[in-house]
Amino acid sequence: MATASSSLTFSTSLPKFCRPYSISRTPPPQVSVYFKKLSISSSLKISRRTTTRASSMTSSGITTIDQNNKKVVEVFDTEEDLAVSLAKYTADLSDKFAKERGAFTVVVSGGSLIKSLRKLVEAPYVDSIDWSRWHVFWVDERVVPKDHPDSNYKLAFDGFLSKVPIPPGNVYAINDALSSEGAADDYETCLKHLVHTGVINISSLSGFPKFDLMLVGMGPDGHVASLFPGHPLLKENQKWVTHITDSPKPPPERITFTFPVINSSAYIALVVCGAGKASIVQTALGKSQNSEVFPVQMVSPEGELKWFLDKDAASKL
Ligand SMILES: O=C1O[C@H](COP(=O)(O)O)[C@@H](O)[C@H](O)[C@H]1O
Repeated sequence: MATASSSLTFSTSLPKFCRPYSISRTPPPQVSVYFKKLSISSSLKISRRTTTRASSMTSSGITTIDQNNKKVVEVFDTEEDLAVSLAKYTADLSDKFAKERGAFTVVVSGGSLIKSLRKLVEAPYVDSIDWSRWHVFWVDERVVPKDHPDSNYKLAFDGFLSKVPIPPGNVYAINDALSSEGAADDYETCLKHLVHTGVINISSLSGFPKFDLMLVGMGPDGHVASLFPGHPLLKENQKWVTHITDSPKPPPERITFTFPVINSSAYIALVVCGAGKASIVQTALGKSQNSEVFPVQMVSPEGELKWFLDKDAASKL
């Protein structure tokens, strides 16, 4: 098992795989997008791509819902507004799943997403959420030691997990002592164990694990998790977790959930901020003529997909 940093200890009550660390403290259908001007933006155009949709003003932006209420796009004036809304969205789902099934399985990415979760560690949510129900997983992880600056675990631990009372045994980090292939296999074994014990649901439609909520970001190249444009792993349809040794974004060795797992989710929040990502957002949601299919366009969950965009990311819509 992995060598943990000095602040981490092992729980020994679980099988040898996925022992958690104790913490000391084909593209989806085109969504109908219907934007009006934001209160502080003069750059957003009204875009009416199709006819069947619902659209309503929110406190800071526009909500657009597709015909099946399965895809929602919300644009916020600021990343601060986005973070406030993301916290409420997550807290509401935490309540729902805690009541319905006594557990809340949450998958996080690395990257800028973690900073956008900051409102969860503040009042009222830090006190009102039943953190004991949370089980936390990573949609992708860099195969580096857990105290390495590139570790998605470290990013989440420093910015989020160390500030909330999630039981240490419910935080499922990768085994960083293994090769990338070994770590992916080990993580998949961990997920299978947790399906067996009823912590993780299984999708009756796909047969893949069905997580309650995935909170994921998108890279400026349109990658999600560690699934990169044009990479053969985009087509993986057997494994739950796979590995990559040639990631175009450093570090090269990573593990990642596959699309069948991502797309079996009950809810996915896709959080995208910044002008550097506006072109991909335009391709995914707007009028772009780009024929290339980016990984983010392959995100199409069984349940609800909600895009959280700041106005810079939405600036080309
Ligand atoms: O390498 C990664 O990048 C993506 C996107 O990161 P961002 O900083 O541009 O938001 C991230 O979602 C993924 O988990 C991470 O491994």
